[in-house]
Amino acid sequence: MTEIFNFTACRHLTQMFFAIIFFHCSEYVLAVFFHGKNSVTVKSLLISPNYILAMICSSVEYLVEAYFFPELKEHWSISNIGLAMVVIGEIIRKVAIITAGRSFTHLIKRYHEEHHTLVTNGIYKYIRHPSYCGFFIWSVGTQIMICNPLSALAYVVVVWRFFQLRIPYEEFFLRQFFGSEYVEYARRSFSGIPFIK
Ligand SMILES: C[S@@+](CC[C@H](N)C(=O)[O-])C[C@H]1O[C@@H](n2cnc3c(N)ncnc32)[C@H](O)[C@@H]1O
Repeated sequence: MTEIFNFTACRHLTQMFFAIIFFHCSEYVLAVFFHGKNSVTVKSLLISPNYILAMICSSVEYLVEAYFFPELKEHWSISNIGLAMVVIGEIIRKVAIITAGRSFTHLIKRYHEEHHTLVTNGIYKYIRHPSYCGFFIWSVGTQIMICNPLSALAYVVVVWRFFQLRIPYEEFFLRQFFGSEYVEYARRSFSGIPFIK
């Protein structure tokens, strides 16, 4: 066991710990800031059963590889690319949440509310789903940061597929709320996720 928890593992696990704590706490704090404490539940921490399962798989992969293939974890340049992705993904996501303000909700709105205005300024001018783009980069980055090749690939596939289903669903309601204004906006902007229109 002491062999597994060497300097490299301690650095990886510390980075991972802070990345996860910062991500989830800041999601919650921003939700409280924009919507008020009474409208926010623990769901705003964004910790779902599937997410926990993904984290468990990632931890198992890390431990197995750190034990049987310790040299795999020593690729510092790859790990630093992952760390940069975590930071960049986090910044993109939080800039999106702050730009959208009250229009940003963790749950997809199916009914139009008065305060819900179409956001097309700032980062939304170029990217239609910047918070999803940021999460995609952040989540894959966490796995690259700890040199987990299998989980990195699995996260690309699973998170991409999640957004492939979620984006058309979300846009169906946005077209209902904002009509041609949204259609025109969608035409001139990039979804933020590769290969999703
Ligand atoms: C989790 S947020 C994600 C927002 C956006 N998809 C993104 O990635 O930044 C979902 C909520 O944001 C709202 N939303 C998405 N794009 C929006 C926009 N451009 N203007 C206003 N509300 C938007 C949706 O109606 C939905 O209720």
